Amino acid sequence: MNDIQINDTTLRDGEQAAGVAFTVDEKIALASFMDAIGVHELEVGIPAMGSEEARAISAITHLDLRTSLIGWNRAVRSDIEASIACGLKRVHISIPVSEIQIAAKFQGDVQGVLRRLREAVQFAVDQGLYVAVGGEDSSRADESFLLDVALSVEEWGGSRFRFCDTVGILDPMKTSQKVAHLVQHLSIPVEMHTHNDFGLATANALAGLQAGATSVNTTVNGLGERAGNAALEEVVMALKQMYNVNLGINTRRLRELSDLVAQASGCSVPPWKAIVGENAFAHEAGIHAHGILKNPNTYEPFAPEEVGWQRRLVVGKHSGRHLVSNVLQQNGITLSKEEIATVLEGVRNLSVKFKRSLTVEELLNLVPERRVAHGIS
Ligand SMILES: CC(C)(COP(=O)(O)OP(=O)(O)OC[C@H]1O[C@@H](n2cnc3c(N)ncnc32)[C@H](O)[C@@H]1OP(=O)(O)O)[C@@H](O)C(=O)NCCC(=O)NCCS
Ligand SMILES: O=C(O)CC[C@@](O)(CC(=O)O)C(=O)O
Repeated sequence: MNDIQINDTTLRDGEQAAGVAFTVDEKIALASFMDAIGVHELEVGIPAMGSEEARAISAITHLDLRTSLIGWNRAVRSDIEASIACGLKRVHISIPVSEIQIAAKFQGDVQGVLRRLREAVQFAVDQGLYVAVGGEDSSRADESFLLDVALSVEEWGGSRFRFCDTVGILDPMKTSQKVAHLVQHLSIPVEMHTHNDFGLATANALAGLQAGATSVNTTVNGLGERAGNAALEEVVMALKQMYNVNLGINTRRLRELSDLVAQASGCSVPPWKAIVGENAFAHEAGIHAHGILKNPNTYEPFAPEEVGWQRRLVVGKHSGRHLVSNVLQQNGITLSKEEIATVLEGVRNLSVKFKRSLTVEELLNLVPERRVAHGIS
């Protein structure tokens, strides 16, 4: 896998998550942050929406960022004109390619759909724009029709074709087979756009890249329509750690970026979320903590600092004596084996009672001498 480009769509598909609406300032701040950490391309929004959206996109195009900026459009001339008016030099033009979508949206008029696409692509190319095309619902499209559309895009001067698993129904094997078929026949790059309806967005995005796609859509925290998209932090770290592909992105700021998007979207990140979740590098279980204390590689795929986290050892219901003893020692308390066992019993009881792990202070209060010294009964 070489020369892979991230095209992050937090500001377009991410914002399409139900209930999410970024302000102009938030869009500017997120675009600037992603630019600063080295994300290659940003799908900044939908100029045809007008008003606030167009204002935000125009403001971003005036920032003079290093990252490439692309706007999302329907195969409609006025959409593309709106992109140009925002100062965009790159347009993404979307067209439904599956029977179900063409039937519902265009009364099954396949020729009409192709005509719209050709006119839109040729108009955009004539304006001197970089033109990418997305096959909406590619994963459910007839494969030979999909290839015909993509080859036509290439012939009309399009520079990239997006394979969309719009409703997230593929698995990595099927993704690989479908994307390899496209890549084999196209000279223009293929871009992956995967949704997470079955929790496979990141896996499918990676499968597409392995099959020869060279661009991939992501969103921070996996934010997006319904169950979301392939998460930026997951794709970047999987490429780095599993495939030794370094994209030149400053991964140490991924957690910070995740926080920014959580705040701006109002969608908090679950603690177990891969890479950026609060528990991604937290260890409570006795056997795990025992291993971690000897060598962090026993239960961590990579060092937390690589993504801006710090390891946390947490005392709770599942902890064992090695962890308890370690935390106590860090606080200047050394107990016998029997005393640790008693403290551990207290830890388990309190954790169940509080339904959470304990603070260090709560742990220290379980030490008998300390209870006496502090007058706690
Ligand atoms: C794009 C937008 C401004 C259009 O608004 P609208 O004119 O009020 O129309 P609606 O959203 O109700 O309906 C969509 C229209 O676009 C058409 N359309 C859908 N996809 C299309 C495509 N890829 N190319 C051309 N036309 C398309 C539909 O057929 C329908 O057309 P009609 O009004 O002639 O029936 C509005 O939907 C919007 O703000 N969307 C932003 C978010 C979004 O929908 N993203 C989805 C990405 S798939
Ligand atoms: O860019 C495209 O061509 C389509 C992208 C899209 O996000 C559209 C959507 O449902 O919002 C998808 O998943 O198909």
